[in-house]
Amino acid sequence: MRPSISSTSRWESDTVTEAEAHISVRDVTMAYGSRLIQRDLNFDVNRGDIFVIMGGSGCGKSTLLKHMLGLIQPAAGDILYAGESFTHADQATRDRMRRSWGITYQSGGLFSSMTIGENVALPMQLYTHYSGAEISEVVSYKLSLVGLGGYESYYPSEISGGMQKRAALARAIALDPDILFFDEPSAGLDPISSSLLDELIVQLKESIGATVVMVTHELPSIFSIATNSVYLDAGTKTMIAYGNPRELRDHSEQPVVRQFLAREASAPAETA
Ligand SMILES: Nc1ncnc2c1ncn2[C@@H]1O[C@H](COP(=O)(O)OP(=O)(O)OP(=O)(O)O)[C@@H](O)[C@H]1O
Repeated sequence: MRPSISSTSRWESDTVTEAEAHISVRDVTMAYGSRLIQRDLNFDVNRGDIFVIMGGSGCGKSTLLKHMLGLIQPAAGDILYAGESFTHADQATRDRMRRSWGITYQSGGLFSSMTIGENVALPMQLYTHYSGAEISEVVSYKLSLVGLGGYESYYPSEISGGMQKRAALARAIALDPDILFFDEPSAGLDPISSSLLDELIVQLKESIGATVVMVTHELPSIFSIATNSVYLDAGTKTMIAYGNPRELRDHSEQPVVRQFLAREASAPAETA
């Protein structure tokens, strides 16, 4: 059964076992050649989650994201979307599944030689049959959703780092994705821009009804927006915690997880 995710209940992760799995990671082992990175990963990302992949430096967070995106095949195991295997699907099926994803990379990934409007238009030009006028209309709308209405003709170098991230987000939501993936979305941003981006991620998630998966180190982000998480341990090379980050910080049986989540006094008070 799918729980309702309201603003008052989204911190309560004890309902997740009953929720609908949007992404299922099953017995996944990740390796670069003979070098094992993580093994026996088993967890679900539920529909509507803001799901964070956590862990110390070098534990394999970005590697896991690349596996979920199909950029790397698992050494073993399966990754399923809405119950359908992605890992073992043929190319046409993988391409179809990918079309319902929006992806933003750490650097933003905007094409510097193209305007903001052209960047946002690109997925529609590649994957839809929209007319030029329809594309312009959607570009304006998506840019307005991220607070960049009127910036169509600017080049990435002409706007701030925070605005570039928001423009990348507008491009990621151009095709109304079911799932939004982020690799370190607030890397390089000051705390205020970073918290504005967090708010935007929550707003967009709610307005387009997407599931969000992100790799982040930022505790303020983790505590303010994440509904669920997995912790990858570099030492044992497997996941050692799964659940709501606030609950893990206070109640995880793993001291290393509690320490990771309590590592900075600057984490915000629990006001959400
Ligand atoms: N293409 C690659 N070939 C071989 N080893 C790699 C490759 N990419 C990453 N690694 C190694 O795999 C391990 C996991 O890397 P990954 O970038 O996934 O970790 P991470 O948890 O995202 O790290 P960080 O928090 O520092 O960004 C690291 O030891 C890294 O050096």
